Amino acid sequence: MKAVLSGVSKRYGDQWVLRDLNLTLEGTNVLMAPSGRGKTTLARLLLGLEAPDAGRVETDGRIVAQFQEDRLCGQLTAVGNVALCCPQLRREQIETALTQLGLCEEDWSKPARQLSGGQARRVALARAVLAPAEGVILDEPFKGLDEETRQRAMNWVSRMMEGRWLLLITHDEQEGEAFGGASVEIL
Ligand SMILES: Nc1ncnc2c1ncn2[C@@H]1O[C@H](COP(=O)(O)OP(=O)(O)OP(=O)(O)O)[C@@H](O)[C@H]1O
Repeated sequence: MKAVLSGVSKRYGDQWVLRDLNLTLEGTNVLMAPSGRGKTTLARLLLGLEAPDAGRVETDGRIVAQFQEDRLCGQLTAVGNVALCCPQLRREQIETALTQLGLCEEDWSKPARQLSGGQARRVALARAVLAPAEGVILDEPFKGLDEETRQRAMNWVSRMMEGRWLLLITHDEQEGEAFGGASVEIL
């Protein structure tokens, strides 16, 4: 499974954000670029939320994304939020995943609006990674987590990605190095 961009250009009004981008996403891919360079635009093109002004975006299978805002349903529990996007999973499987991400029963039982920022981030991460999809886009998924929790979450994501492609967007060089894989250039 892969995603291929061929000669993709995208502009907003007079501003060209991406120009003649050729890219194949397979396995692990890390995108590190300064703010405003078009990382979110690339993610939106892959998801089909934007159309390119030139070139082609071809994707096999389903793609899910975790954006920087967590976008959880505040009235649902952590488990309920994940279950909504992962109907193939039993409740115990979701609880196991949340435990592996360092959340406990007290956290996964309360409405998501009562979770801390770091807890909500991990629920959104679980939701994206566990959803049935062949490609996963994660935009700064580990931001704001303490070091131990971040390592735990990074290891979990690496394990869960087997057989699928990942586009990890990060500003953190350590994270980029830890994931390895292909380095994506969008300049
Ligand atoms: N809907 C839009 N209309 C007009 N301009 C837009 C729109 N979306 C993005 N842009 C512009 O396109 C450029 C790239 O934006 P994008 O959000 O893709 O950058 P980014 O690399 O994800 O930034 P950040 O790291 O800050 O999230 C920016 O200059 C932004 O202002």
